[in-house]
Amino acid sequence: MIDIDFASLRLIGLNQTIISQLDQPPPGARLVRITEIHRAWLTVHDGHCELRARVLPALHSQDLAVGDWVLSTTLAHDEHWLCALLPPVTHIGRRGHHGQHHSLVSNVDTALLVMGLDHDFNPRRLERYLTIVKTAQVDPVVVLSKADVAQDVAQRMALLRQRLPAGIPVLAVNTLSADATLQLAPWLGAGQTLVLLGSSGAGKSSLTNTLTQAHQPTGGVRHGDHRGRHTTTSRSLHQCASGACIIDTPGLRSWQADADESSIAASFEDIDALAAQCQFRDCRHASEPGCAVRGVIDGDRLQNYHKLLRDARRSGQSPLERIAEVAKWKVLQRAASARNKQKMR
Ligand SMILES: Nc1nc2c(ncn2[C@@H]2O[C@H](COP(=O)(O)OP(=O)(O)OP(=O)(O)O)[C@@H](O)[C@H]2O)c(=O)[nH]1
Ligand SMILES: [Zn+2]
Repeated sequence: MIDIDFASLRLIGLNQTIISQLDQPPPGARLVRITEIHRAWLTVHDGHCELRARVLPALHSQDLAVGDWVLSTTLAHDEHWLCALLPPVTHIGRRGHHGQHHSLVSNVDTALLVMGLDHDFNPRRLERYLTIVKTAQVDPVVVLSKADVAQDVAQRMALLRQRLPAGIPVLAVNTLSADATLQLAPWLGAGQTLVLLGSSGAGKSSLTNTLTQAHQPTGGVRHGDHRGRHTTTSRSLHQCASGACIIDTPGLRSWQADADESSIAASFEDIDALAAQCQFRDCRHASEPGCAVRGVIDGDRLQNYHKLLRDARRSGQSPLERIAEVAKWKVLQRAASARNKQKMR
């Protein structure tokens, strides 16, 4: 067995579920958490400080993410090498332009979806984030930032509450004020891991600073006698005074949910539940008679749902299938515009 300093590791998110995944660790190995990933090396946290580590060939094929728990061994010259990955309990990923999978973060309990109440406000984008997060079985909390300076806070809150399924918490905060910590207290318990997701400028770093303010970071303390130890000012895993830890992520520019059609349907649980009552089993909720969804669900939400389904279908296709689908749409569009022209005459 290996020694586990549970009290220290708990402050970076260790819990019993993770420990139960530990299967015959090699003697001398240490349990650490990935806090940063770079091309040639990673930063891991051992509960006391951050260390620079590299990956042994046995782990090269693994798709590592910030938040993953790994085992590290120390070889000659006090070098830290990662030798095993504990299966993540939750894992958030996304798809790039060409359908390829990118890992975002592992082992998080709550995702704070940060969106500004200014020009950043975009319910469709928020629904895309919700799909990503719910597909990963992570609980979302919608955090609307800049409540102190925005004009129509109450209307926008009401709009989201009416549009999103009940049960998704929606908070309006000033990320620069200590009140934000009180508002988020229910999700900041000891041992919890939160991830911040949202576009650039939404207020993720400001919120991180507010939530971690009172805490003197233990990470990054350089132990003079240990070569290979690494301190950095741009850590992506931060500890809160309450005992929770937060993973900050850079704003994502273009991405798709790493979800297939069925998980998108499941993540729009309000539509999914109503659709069971539609007259036709394959109802598209467009103009079919006996539709239980149309008119009940916000029209823009319904359109966004169909768009996400189309995107998922497309990224699951081979390049040839994609070309065929585009060609089919072009034929249909041409036919539709010919019909319109005919009507105009
Ligand atoms: N008044 C006010 N300003 C805010 C609030 N949240 C963020 N800001 C300001 O908005 C700007 C961007 O905030 P950041 O915290 O850097 O945004 P970010 O999401 O971390 O951006 P990236 O690091 O680029 O992903 C800064 O000037 C903040 O001071 C808020 O709630 N109220
Ligand atoms: Zn329907």
